[in-house]
Amino acid sequence: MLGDDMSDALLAFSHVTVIRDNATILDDFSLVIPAGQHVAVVGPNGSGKSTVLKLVTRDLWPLARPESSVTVLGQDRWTQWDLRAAIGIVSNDLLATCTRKVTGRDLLLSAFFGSIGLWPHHAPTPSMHERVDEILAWLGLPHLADRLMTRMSSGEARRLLIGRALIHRPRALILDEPMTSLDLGAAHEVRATMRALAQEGTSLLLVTHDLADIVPEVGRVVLLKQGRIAGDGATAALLTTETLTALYDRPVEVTHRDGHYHAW
Ligand SMILES: Nc1ncnc2c1ncn2[C@@H]1O[C@H](COP(=O)(O)OP(=O)(O)OP(=O)(O)O)[C@@H](O)[C@H]1O
Repeated sequence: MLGDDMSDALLAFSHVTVIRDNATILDDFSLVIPAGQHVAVVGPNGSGKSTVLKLVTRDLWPLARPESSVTVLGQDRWTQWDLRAAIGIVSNDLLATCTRKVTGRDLLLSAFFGSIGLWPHHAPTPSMHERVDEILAWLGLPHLADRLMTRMSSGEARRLLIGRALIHRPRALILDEPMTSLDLGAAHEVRATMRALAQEGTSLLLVTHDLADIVPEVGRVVLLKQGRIAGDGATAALLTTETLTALYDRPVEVTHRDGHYHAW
């Protein structure tokens, strides 16, 4: 599945090792995700999924070795602003860190300023408002523009977070456990939004341990176990009872219906 040319890959990790508190968290990890592909990274708790994302956001750095590199769209150096323009990141932590009262419109507008909610010195331009209106319309949520985030359902808030990540028209979206704490209806709405994005050409990189998150557009799955890649291939080939039982070291049964997977 790996592309030969890493220069135009959306993300490329080459021989990356991450050590924290004397423990090896990622062990000689190499992975290339071509632009345009939709990929799910699946693995048990503690397998290193979030660590992979933290390498992209530069919250973590790999062990400095000549053969080791992490690139985003072929570049091994980037600022937070470059990154946000290239890749939208949907993290459920974002709202948890916000203690102020923020409306839906301000949540999206503040993406232009790298903040959560607007401050008096921020001066959103008419074109910024237009972009926000465009995204709210695309999400089908224009009625949430003036509503406080604290008065929205979890599904509405989660979809607005996706909208926020889209503000700079990124080529790809990274979603870290997108359905956490959503009920069935809200999860269905978020999945529909993910599917629409994928169908419109935005790459999805989905990090999850719940197979139900893996929408039918996701054609490739990477399995992580104890900081190493335990499998990488077509979704249908990897999401099987046998593979998942080996991944989780316990009996797991996988079912597949209408393009959706479930495990228990
Ligand atoms: N701040 C830290 N210091 C030391 N070790 C850490 C730290 N944060 C995470 N780890 C360890 O790194 C390993 C990988 O953690 P990571 O969060 O990447 O896993 P994950 O696959 O995302 O797990 P989860 O599904 O629970 O979110 C785990 O063994 C974890 O204990």
